[in-house]
Amino acid sequence: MIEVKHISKVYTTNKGKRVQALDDVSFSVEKGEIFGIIGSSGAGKSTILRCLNMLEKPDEGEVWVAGNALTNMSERQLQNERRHIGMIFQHFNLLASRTIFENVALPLELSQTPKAAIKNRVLELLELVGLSEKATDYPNALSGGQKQRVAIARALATNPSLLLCDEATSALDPATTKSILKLLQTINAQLQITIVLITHEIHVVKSICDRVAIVKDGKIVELGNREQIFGSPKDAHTAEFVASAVRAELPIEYQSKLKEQRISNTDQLLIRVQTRNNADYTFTALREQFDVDLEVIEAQIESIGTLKLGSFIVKISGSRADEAHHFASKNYTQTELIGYVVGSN
Ligand SMILES: Nc1ncnc2c1ncn2[C@@H]1O[C@H](COP(=O)(O)OP(=O)(O)OP(=O)(O)O)[C@@H](O)[C@H]1O
Repeated sequence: MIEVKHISKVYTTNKGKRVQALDDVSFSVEKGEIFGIIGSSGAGKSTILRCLNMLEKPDEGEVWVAGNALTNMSERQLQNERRHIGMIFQHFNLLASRTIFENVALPLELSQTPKAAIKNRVLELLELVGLSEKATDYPNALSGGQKQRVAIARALATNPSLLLCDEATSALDPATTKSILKLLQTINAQLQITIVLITHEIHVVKSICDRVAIVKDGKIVELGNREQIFGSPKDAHTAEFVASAVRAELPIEYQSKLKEQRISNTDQLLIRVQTRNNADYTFTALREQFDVDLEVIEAQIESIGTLKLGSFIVKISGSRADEAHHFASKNYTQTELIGYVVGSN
């Protein structure tokens, strides 16, 4: 469906400074996939996404969508091509002076669709996104999640085969984010629309993406299916994102008691341990090998496809607690010292 071949892009700022936004980026997206591009702020995500519909033209390289080389097209050809590529944005970009119906109808009006056909299509789309009741309302009467639903309906109006999502849930609360992601999944499954989304939120990728590219400093540092990325991240930057997806937080009652250094031999050690698939083995081994008492005081477990990721905060007491920690940090997926608390004896 999409082939991006060796694209690079340099911007020049107002002050004449060169910024290499993309540096030899290549990837492909299969038809029907939900493909996620994740990276920190300034990594180059938006530039990649905007190159997929030529809102931004790469300086070098090629972009192919559905068998067409967009990089070789004239502006007129591109305008035509963009009708098959829908796009939604973080801040929805609805027209405040148009009703919900009129917002969704806009792309159809622009493509000279007859009035009766516009009406049928808009009503169908509003039903798909669950907003039939709101047709005559104006955008300012809608919540953020409802506005994004309108934007999705508008993006689908011309029956695109590809939907580009630019931080589509970044302005929404967690529950609304969930419902919008669910809607994108439904659209992908029911209408067989390929989806490419960019995000800085690992939770978005975790929930719906089939494959993921991790971008840093204008380069793809890792690309793989969701299980590979979460189960065995190869790049340190990817591992950081993955760790942030599943993270047990220190319970509040421990926060005020926490010390950075061990003061007494009886102090107990608090560590955070990330695990994949078999948490029990991890802790049994520690107990047996170092004869320590070990208590899990907080846990978070997430399923990602067939993979189970865990994050545990573990309290270790006993004379060999530091040795147990040392062993864990050498042998386990990821271990982090949180600090010490006063022990009971
Ligand atoms: N029009 C522009 N002029 C100059 N520099 C730009 C321009 N657009 C983007 N950049 C720079 O290019 C780099 C990549 O920007 P881009 O917006 O693609 O990153 P991003 O990963 O989408 O970041 P964010 O999540 O903050 O939007 C950044 O250093 C940015 O400052």
